[in-house]
Amino acid sequence: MKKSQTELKRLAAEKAVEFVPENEYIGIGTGSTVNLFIEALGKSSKQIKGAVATSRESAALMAQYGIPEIHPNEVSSLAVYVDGADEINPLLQMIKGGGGAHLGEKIVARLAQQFICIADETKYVKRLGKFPVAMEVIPMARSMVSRELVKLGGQPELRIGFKSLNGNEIVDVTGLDLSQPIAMEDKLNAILGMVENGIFARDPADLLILAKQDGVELITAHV
Ligand SMILES: O=C(CO)[C@H](O)[C@H](O)COP(=O)(O)O
Repeated sequence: MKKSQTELKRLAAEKAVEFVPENEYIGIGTGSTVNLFIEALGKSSKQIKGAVATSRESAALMAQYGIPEIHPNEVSSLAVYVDGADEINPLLQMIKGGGGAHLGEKIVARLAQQFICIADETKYVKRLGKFPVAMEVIPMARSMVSRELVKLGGQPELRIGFKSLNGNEIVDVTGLDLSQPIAMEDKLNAILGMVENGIFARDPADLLILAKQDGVELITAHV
């Protein structure tokens, strides 16, 4: 029988627990796939020293499962960072930020020695760009940044009623040409008033745990 997307997410999340080393600090991302990872880690016998959470939702779920939370400023390095993605390509470059937490996710991912992305097969794409790219912007610069995004070929849309953890606004952008993801990531971040965009191309994942109808595949970056 065909597995649902949630069942596939759960398979990827459960597999990721095997890659968590004992007695280390780790980083934990945000989203429905990550929620299943927190549940699987909490129910497993694996003992970790603690985890940095990238959102209040992840922190609350970690607390529910007795996973100790630590602040990113308390550690200089994390053994692994486990997170989902909205899209991921064969180079393991990603679009993230569906949950509006991509700034914290980039920071915590940078602290980690290994970035493990967990995803169901619908997220694996040849070319990034269908999913809107989330931009965290300084509120007073939102219109100015949006005009710059239009000049780059994008169609910006404000995420109404949403504030990031840092009190900023999120603008979701479709229509950008992501054929050169690193160049676009840099170009977007050079816009005055932009805090961080949701393209993860400079620092791609190291390992993708991809749950497919015919099983779980482990993918490392290949050109
Ligand atoms: O980048 C993210 C949050 O900012 C998530 O990893 C991404 O949106 C995927 O979410 P889900 O696991 O719910 O499909």
